[in-house]
Amino acid sequence: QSARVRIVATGGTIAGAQAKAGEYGYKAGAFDVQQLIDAVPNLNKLAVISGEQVVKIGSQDMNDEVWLKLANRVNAILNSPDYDGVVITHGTDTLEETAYFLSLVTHSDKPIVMVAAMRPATAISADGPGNLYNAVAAAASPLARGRGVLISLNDELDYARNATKTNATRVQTFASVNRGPAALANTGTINWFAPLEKKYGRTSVFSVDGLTSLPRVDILYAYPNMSVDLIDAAVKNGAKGLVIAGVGAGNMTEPALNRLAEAAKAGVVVVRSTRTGSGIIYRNNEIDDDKMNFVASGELNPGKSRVLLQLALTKTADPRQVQQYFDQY
Ligand SMILES: NC(=O)C[C@H](N)C(=O)O
Repeated sequence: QSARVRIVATGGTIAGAQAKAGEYGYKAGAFDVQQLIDAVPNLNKLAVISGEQVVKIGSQDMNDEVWLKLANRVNAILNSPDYDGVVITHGTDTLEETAYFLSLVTHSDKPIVMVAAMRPATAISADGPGNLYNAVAAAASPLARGRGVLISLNDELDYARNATKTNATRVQTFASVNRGPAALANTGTINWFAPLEKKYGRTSVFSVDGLTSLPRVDILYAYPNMSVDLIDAAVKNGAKGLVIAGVGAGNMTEPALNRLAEAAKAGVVVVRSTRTGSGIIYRNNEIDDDKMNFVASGELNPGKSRVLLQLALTKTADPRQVQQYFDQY
């Protein structure tokens, strides 16, 4: 008996159309969910497929409102006895954030696989159909159960928490930089590796139930001669949390550091991450986080740190408690 997989479409390059065949430029989110399904030969041999469109955007336009809408919709599908798994088509630009967000606010063991593409649907050797084929194969597999949200691109499946877009233009862009992939996929045949030993899904304490907005968290990028001006602007405009994309292991200039310690004292939660793209930010390494009341991001890059901090702030503004979340999730 075939698994029943619901495909939820949001737009992105996977649904993109070139203005003129053979041209580089294109519009994201031009095709709808049924057109994406119809473009993949034999997809209906993997599972009983149905689809729905939630939004039709380039993922650069993703926002908190769409996240809440999407999370509520995905939770409804997962809770329904009519479906065994979900596939979500999305743009690559903010895929890692949406995937991590959904992994923290869904609480089902049913497979959730996000899929995207680097080439528009009309391109020569478009990568979307192959990525979607692997995504549906994963979503239909009992071996994907309990693994949380997965990302399918370029013959690889990655855990939402670990994967990041490493290249702005090339097809081989998503990678689990601090760890290995969740699985390798080859035309729907999937070789699974170790499960993710972190909290997500069933064990996550976070939820979108009753939420109509998310706390504001801004990301600040560190650089030589970094001043306090953008820190002040973020706090003045209502940021409840700040993530610093620090130089190296989460460092920044002395003036920035001191101003952030003041902000932390005033109740803004400050997380130190890194602009390098990989590596682990440890507590009290070069910076005295205990004294300054900062949080160290561990393996989470700035974008994912922002997601976790937004959800953490729905529970607490205590940096010690937030640090525990960063250690566990
Ligand atoms: N490859 C892509 O999907 C990029 C596109 N800008 C998006 O994120 O929607």
